[in-house]
Amino acid sequence: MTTSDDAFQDHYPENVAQCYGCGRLNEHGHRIRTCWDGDETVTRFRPEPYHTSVPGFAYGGLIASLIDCHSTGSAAAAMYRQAGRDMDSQPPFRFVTGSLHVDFLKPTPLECELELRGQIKEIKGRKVVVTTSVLADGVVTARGEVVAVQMPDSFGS
Ligand SMILES: CCCCCCCCCC(=O)SCCNC(=O)CCNC(=O)[C@H](O)C(C)(C)COP(=O)(O)OP(=O)(O)OC[C@H]1O[C@@H](n2cnc3c(N)ncnc32)[C@H](O)[C@@H]1OP(=O)(O)O
Repeated sequence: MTTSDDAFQDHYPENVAQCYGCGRLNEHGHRIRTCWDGDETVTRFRPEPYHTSVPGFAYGGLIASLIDCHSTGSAAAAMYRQAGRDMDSQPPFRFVTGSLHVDFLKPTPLECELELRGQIKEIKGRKVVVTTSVLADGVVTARGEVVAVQMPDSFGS
């Protein structure tokens, strides 16, 4: 059963909840939490001092990984929403990253809670395209686009 306080990632089954970006069971990872806000998806994340690039600013790889996992989680949620299904229902929709594009528009400050806002650009077959903006104090510092593809049963084999 899904409640309004749940994050999408709360519904990932244990066997796919170890992802460095979004797995709630990875104690070393970002453990992001993403929710709907109307037709947009939102993640809030506060970088740690060790996420530094240039002193005072966040490492670009961190920004990219936040966009990545925010977007794949958004893709899954969008598929459930389109199907009118609860995120705990079967069969599961699980997405991996096919492509990840990031534009770094401004330096992203480190000592600031970041807000990621995603929009579902396209749903086609097993593919969902998500655009995600990263905001620091309301200013967009990076934009990304992710092609998320439903994980095939043959994944990794
Ligand atoms: C999973 C549960 C959640 C927890 C994990 C969250 C993951 C967080 C993010 C990650 O880090 S995932 C890890 C990094 N990603 C990977 O390791 C994926 C490796 N690649 C693959 O396994 C396959 O290439 C992939 C599943 C992405 C696609 O292979 P398929 O054989 O399923 O794709 P297919 O050829 O059937 O194409 C389906 C659609 O996706 C599109 N597509 C596939 N690969 C693409 C690509 N690389 N770029 C853009 N589009 C792509 C393809 O064009 C097509 O669109 P159209 O229907 O419009 O024609």
